[in-house]
Amino acid sequence: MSHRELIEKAAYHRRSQKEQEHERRQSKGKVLSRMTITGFKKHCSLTPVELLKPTSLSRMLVRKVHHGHYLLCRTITLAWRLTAVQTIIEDIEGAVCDLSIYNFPTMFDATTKDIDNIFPKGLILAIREPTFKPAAQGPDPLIRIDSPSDIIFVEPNSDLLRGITWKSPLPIPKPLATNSTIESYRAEGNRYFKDSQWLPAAFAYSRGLEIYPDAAVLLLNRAEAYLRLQFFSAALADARRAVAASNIELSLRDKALFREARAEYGLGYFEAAKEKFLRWHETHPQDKDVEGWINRSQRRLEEMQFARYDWIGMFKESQRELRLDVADYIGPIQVTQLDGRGGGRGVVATKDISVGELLLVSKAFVCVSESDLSSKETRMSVDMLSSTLNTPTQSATVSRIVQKIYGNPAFHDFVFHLYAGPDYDPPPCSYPPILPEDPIPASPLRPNLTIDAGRLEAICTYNCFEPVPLLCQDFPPDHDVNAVNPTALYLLPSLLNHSCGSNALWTCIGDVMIIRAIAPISAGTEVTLPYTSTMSSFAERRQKLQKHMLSECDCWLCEENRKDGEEVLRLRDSLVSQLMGGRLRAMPLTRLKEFEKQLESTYSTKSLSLRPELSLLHTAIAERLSSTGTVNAIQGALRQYIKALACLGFSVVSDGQASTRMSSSKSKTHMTKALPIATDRIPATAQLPQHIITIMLRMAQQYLSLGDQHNSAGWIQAAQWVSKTVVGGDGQFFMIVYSHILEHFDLQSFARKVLLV
Ligand SMILES: C[S@@+](CC[C@H](N)C(=O)[O-])C[C@H]1O[C@@H](n2cnc3c(N)ncnc32)[C@H](O)[C@@H]1O
Repeated sequence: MSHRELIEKAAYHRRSQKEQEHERRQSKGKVLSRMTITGFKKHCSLTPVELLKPTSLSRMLVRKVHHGHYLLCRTITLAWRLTAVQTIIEDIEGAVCDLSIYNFPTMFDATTKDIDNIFPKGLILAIREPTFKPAAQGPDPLIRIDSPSDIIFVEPNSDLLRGITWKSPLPIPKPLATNSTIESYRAEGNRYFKDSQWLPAAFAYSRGLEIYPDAAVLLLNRAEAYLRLQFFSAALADARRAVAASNIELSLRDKALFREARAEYGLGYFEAAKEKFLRWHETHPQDKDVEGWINRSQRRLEEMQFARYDWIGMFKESQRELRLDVADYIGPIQVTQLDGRGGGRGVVATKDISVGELLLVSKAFVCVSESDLSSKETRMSVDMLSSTLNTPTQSATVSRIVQKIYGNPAFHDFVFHLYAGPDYDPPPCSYPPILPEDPIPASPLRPNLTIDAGRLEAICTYNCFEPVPLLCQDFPPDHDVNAVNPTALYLLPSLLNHSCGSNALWTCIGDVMIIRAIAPISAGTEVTLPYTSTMSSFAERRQKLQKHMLSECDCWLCEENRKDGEEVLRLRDSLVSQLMGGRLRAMPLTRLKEFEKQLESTYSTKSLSLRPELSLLHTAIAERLSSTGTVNAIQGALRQYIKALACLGFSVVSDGQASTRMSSSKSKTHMTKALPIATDRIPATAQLPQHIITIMLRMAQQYLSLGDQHNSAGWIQAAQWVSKTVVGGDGQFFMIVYSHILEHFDLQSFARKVLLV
């Protein structure tokens, strides 16, 4: 395309984006769908620009990474956004081409105004080791940048411009001229800041700092902009540099102290943060705000050191806000080298652990939910590594992680030392890495870190979770078939290997993952989690585990399933598919019972194994019988519920019997306080405890309708035990989390008597 055609194309895209923004403001316009491809290797430069040689478009070959070179160019049009930020650049010889910038911080759903504040027309860039590649559409090649660390924003006083003459005359440089004062940079930054444009504000302060590196006022203002962006390690570096500046005014020193403390809090250095908040409080006793910070720091320290979590408070907060303010807790576990596991590491118990013991509480490094994304734009991506279609939340995760690392270089290794699959060098054998003692300063003009977007995509493929948070939702749940689960990257939880019949389970309150033991684990034994839902069939599990090369999973459950034989497994799957899609509810009872017999006959081992497919059928039959309302039918329903629980791996030890019950396991006999289930372990099917708790509470309701308070109480206690063992919290927590189910079964006042009085 000619120079003119490219400019016309840019103008067309700009107009389209503006029109879409206008329609959105008026709540009109269609939903835009965008599709990208992820999971292929991408170059990112490791070499500082000073060590690279200049090149130009005429010397660049297509389908090539230009190692050892950088391209000096300037934007000659206003930019627009598709999946990436798009613009047109011209090099010093006057040659033009498209530029696509992926994963640039804050640009994921940026408006034209946001884009113009970062990528205005006339901006000079140096692109480190550019990739020149054919465009997906159209004949002309483009330059594609995947890692924002490959872009250097070139200032008018930069050494890179020395001796350079541009073929076309340069416009008046948009960044202020070199003779600008500290005050003029401060004023420009503050203008953006007042408009909540935190990154453009940080750019403006950074431009001033290029000329006046010790200007405390610019450092402190940039620290505040960074805090708003949650760039905590960059904020900490600036606040500390400001304090170190000679002749800093007392009022600025004060500000620096407070900003340093907030940055330390954001980084999880709660002890240091609390100490600084206390110091600030001494000189500002009237400041109520700081009292809140001191209390919060203290609470985080108690969570971190003693696992003292306010489960109820966390749950209530999670109903309003997905991302919770909570500290991580590491229980009796440690990462160790484990051969034969991709990545070569795993997690083992450091002492004998009992059922329900808290092993780990971990806040998501990044968590993206559907509500974080624009309802007017759907982004999906095809992941070449797993050959699956990524959901919109999965597709958004990489950009969010890039943004967080960009502003928190201290976290780089915590993410990049996770397993990236067989196509990348193995990660180090230990984890977590050591946090650098001093915060790493960051300037958006010249990022001093490397973010390998290709490796990061692979890390997400092999490590991301879909944390479905505990929800106090309507009952029966009003399933939205189009609802998309959140996607999140957790750090330490990513080190746990898989087993379908795991000895630990994870659940989430908001974006906080809680991992508890569901079986006794002896010291030195590996702790595992199920990577797939244990409610899924063998075939579904096998398919989901393919990307981990675990389709031949050697856990006891898969071994057991395999014993049934391929033919029987196929028959089972075909029976199950006949029951799905709401057909269970519509089927007459006699037909359901026929299916029950057929499905039962597909399991060769009837005693120990999990039979989740059959549990659904038993539950459906039980529901049908309960609705009849006769005593016989209710008793029949209760027998079916017990069968359903057995299929889910519970051993029902003494339903309808005396008050002190015995539960026997192979290893020992366990005395429980009137619980009708064995409590020596909990099956991995309790991953989504709501399903099991619903069955138990339904049984409690049925017993109550028969006037059997004793057994009703037993099942309420059993449900609460499942909740406590898998998630945590006491009777009160249970009453709050499951209030809708209790209300639906009219069990609230009885449950209160059983659990709280
Ligand atoms: C989230 S990582 C788990 C931690 C990883 N082992 C490490 O060293 O960082 C997931 C990868 O671990 C390996 N893995 C997990 N469970 C495994 C198992 N049961 N057997 C063999 N490899 C396993 C697979 O390569 C999988 O893709």
